[in-house]
Amino acid sequence: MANASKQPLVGLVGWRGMVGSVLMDRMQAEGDFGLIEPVFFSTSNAGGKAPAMAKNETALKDANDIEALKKCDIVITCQGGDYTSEVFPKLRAAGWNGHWIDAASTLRMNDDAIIVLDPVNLPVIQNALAKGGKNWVGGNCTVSCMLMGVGALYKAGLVEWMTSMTYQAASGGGAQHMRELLTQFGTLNAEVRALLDDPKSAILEIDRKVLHKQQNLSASEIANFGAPLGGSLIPWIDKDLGDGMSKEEWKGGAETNKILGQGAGFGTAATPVDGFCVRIGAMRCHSQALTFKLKKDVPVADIEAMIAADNPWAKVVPNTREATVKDLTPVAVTGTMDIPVGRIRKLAMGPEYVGAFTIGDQLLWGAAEPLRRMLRILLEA
Ligand SMILES: NC(=O)C1=CN([C@@H]2O[C@H](COP(=O)(O)OP(=O)(O)OC[C@H]3O[C@@H](n4cnc5c(N)ncnc54)[C@H](OP(=O)(O)O)[C@@H]3O)[C@@H](O)[C@H]2O)C=CC1
Ligand SMILES: N[C@@H](CC(=O)OP(=O)(O)O)C(=O)O
Repeated sequence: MANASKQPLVGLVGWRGMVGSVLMDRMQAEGDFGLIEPVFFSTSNAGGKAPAMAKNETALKDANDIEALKKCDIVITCQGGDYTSEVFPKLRAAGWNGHWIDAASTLRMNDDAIIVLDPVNLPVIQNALAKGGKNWVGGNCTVSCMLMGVGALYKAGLVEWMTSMTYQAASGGGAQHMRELLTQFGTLNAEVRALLDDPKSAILEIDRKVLHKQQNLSASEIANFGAPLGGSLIPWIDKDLGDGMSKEEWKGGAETNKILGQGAGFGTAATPVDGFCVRIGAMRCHSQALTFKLKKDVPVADIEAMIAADNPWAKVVPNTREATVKDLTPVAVTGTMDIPVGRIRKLAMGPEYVGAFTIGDQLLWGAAEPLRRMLRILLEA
């Protein structure tokens, strides 16, 4: 960055939330704090003690103080969409010309915002930087994890269309959703514990009691998801767009195309991407079953080689039962930067139809990592 003598002032908002905490961990692990002068902001505790990574500014600043934010060369926020809607326009209106890096979806589809996922769209980012771009937004977690896994096929221009069927973790809704899921599991277990302890008890009796409990959970036990999730699933994520599509499903097409720099949505340059988004009882990994219609018949070995060579994090899992059960589960992937892609095989519909299954930690590649990598791109520009 231009500021040669001093380290760039980087404002951090939302750093103690779930996404923000993962971002802080990754920034520490990668030595990012050695390259910046961090300023920690809070919406609830201005004047409180900043975390240990603080250098000169050891007290928390008010995250709604436009004058304090204006001093920053870069602001990174994981505070959420309401904060962005409230503060970002005021900051720009006050003449701030710094870089805004955001985890929230609010600005994503704006013409002057780039969805950042540099292992997939570095040329799009660099092009925007050269034109004076200042607004950088992390993509939807499902889309980012999918493109980290199978972006190679898009880059090669092979995809005629893709459909994704997702299995999305509780963490996508936030910390309270994770707690609610675990509370439901506990409630269900408690309901039948005595029967479980008795090896002679009838399984259909256990099943009946569990179902009765699921159907009669209290309002507070389903306050976040709006329906039982433990031992069940919910095939709707995010808003109802009123045309039969959920907003999460809309993001699949719109954001995939915008990230790839081929128009946002369903225009002529766009690749059709559509499917169903489903909440399941995983903790923080989003999984997806993908079906591709390729533009030509490409051997499975070539597809595997392209995916494996695309970026250091995409890992091909051999399409065997043993490898799949070991390496292609949310439990195996959580907390790692790996994006395994497995179950790659030709489908019965014809040689251009390919199936794959991929998983990613939605708090790492799905949220925090693209933001910190964008910070590094700016620091190195
Ligand atoms: N959850 C997800 O999977 C994804 C979320 N995002 C985006 O990131 C935003 C933040 O999400 P998320 O991190 O889940 O939100 P959190 O609710 O975990 O954190 C948001 C803010 O809440 C405040 N807060 C209040 N009580 C607590 C507490 N007990 N512990 C920690 N923070 C608390 C903090 O602000 P303060 O310190 O100022 O009080 C914090 O920065 C979302 O709104 C969304 O826009 C993007 C991709 C994925
Ligand atoms: N909607 C995602 C999480 C998320 O925050 O998405 P977005 O960043 O697009 O709002 C989920 O519930 O799994």
